[in-house]
Amino acid sequence: MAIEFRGAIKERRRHSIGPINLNIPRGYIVALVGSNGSGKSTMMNMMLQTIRPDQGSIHWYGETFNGEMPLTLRQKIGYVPEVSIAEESHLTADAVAEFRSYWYPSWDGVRFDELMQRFRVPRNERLNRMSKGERRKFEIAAVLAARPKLLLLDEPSSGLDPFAWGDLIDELQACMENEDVTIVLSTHIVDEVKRLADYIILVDEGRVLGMAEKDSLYGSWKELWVQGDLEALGKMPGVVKCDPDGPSLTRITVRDNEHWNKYLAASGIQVVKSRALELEEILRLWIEGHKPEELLA
Ligand SMILES: Nc1ncnc2c1ncn2[C@@H]1O[C@H](COP(=O)(O)OP(=O)(O)OP(=O)(O)O)[C@@H](O)[C@H]1O
Repeated sequence: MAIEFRGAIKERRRHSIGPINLNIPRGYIVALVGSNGSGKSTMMNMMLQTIRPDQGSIHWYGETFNGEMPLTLRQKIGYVPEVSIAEESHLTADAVAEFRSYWYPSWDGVRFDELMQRFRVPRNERLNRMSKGERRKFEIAAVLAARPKLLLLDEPSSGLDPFAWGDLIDELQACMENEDVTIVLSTHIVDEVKRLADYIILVDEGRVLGMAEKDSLYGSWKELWVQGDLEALGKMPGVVKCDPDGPSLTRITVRDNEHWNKYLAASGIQVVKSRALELEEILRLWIEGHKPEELLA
């Protein structure tokens, strides 16, 4: 495992975050998804040890630390915060890169140059004079140039134009090709989850609802438009929504397993059309309490 949360709780004024029990596997991309204020950044900061849990513990590659994590481990962690660090704002991109090249032994100057060029970021501009998107692109180039083993990205695409967003996706996918890299990213962008994530962790109001393999979620729910005996429909197993849709049709949302097919056939209910639910609809159902069948945590 890259990171394990064991009963971690952080008290906050409005609600506590946790208890969190999670095993984040090494070598995968894990997306933290949830509504505003649900606790994603807090979890990210716990992974970076800039926030300590009030209860429970966090383990990095099997080890936990009462004090500061060792420098050698910290140097393997790359972090792009949701809000850029103010202390670096008056420096140019090149000056920050030079500082980071001392701090990170694995700093790769050639990669930094390539990424700055690809993202078209002005190198001699002070960070506080860059546009929001330029600064974000610089942060991403700098974090990737340090060649981290654990990459924590808090809403990395915030402010990026669609072309830079595409470049970011390509770069993150390239990171995973031949290296022992784990990426945890928090995001509100469903397309980002679709394109990148191997696993999804869903958080709601400080509670971790679980972790699921992304591919196992696809096709887990269906929407069906049916005609026939409404009474039988009410007794059908696995139905979570059932609404009239026009004079003769009923629209139902049902877990996509072998049961609904058999039940409908036996009850003489006719399926007029059907579709698989989209990822965002599946996540919404999960938040409403309809968990995926294959939960990992
Ligand atoms: N420094 C802080 N001190 C006290 N409470 C905080 C602090 N930072 C965040 N919180 C509270 O903790 C909760 C979780 O916030 P957090 O920033 O982790 O959410 P988030 O899921 O990242 O939200 P968003 O999607 O809006 O970025 C919120 O209720 C927030 O008000």
